Amino acid sequence: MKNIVLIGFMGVGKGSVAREIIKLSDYMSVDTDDLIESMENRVIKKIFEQSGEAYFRNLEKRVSLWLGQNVTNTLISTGGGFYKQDNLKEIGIVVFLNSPFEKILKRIKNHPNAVKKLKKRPLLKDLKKAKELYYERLPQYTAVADITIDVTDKSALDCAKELLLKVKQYA
Ligand SMILES: Nc1ncnc2c1ncn2[C@@H]1O[C@H](COP(=O)(O)OP(=O)(O)O)[C@@H](O)[C@H]1O
Ligand SMILES: O=C(O)C1=C[C@@H](OP(=O)(O)O)[C@@H](O)[C@H](O)C1
Repeated sequence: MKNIVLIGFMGVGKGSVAREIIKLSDYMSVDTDDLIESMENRVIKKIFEQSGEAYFRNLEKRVSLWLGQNVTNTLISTGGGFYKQDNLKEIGIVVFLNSPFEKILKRIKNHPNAVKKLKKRPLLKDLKKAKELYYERLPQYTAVADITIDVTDKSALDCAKELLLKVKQYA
């Protein structure tokens, strides 16, 4: 099985869809943010605060090279900026999860742990800037993706089912 690389804006549901996919398939899953946090023994928010965004992006680069060289049969969920890695397409089939900015925000805000969910994402601190970032990235996500899935008003389980059907043609 080729790897699947899930990309998309912060909070669109990459982690949630990944958790449904592993229930429905033989894929194992890893998350690039989780790998970075364990490499550093610090959460993303602290890495941004203490070492800056450029340092974080460098860690993403190391992770992308490692994934490309060592990982197979795996579903890889990524941080919202990971799609910029040069070797993305070499890692696996790239699947873009998309939804309008307002819908993504609404989902995060509806969560019982909303304050915590917003706080752990440094680039969501300023919502005006986050919106600009969304519109800057949208065409780039689309351009790099092999498959796009609109996740608006769908459960993570339904998104996972749709994804597995669509990746079949790339297997
Ligand atoms: N399909 C969905 N329907 C409703 N809420 C969802 C869905 N997918 C994710 N969420 C909620 O949206 C928030 C962000 O999801 P998450 O999987 O952490 O996103 P990402 O990994 O892309 O940052 C969480 O609060 C999660 O419970
Ligand atoms: O969009 C981004 O540049 C980022 C998204 C975050 O991941 P999620 O998409 O899982 O929130 C995390 O990697 C970091 O805060 C930077």
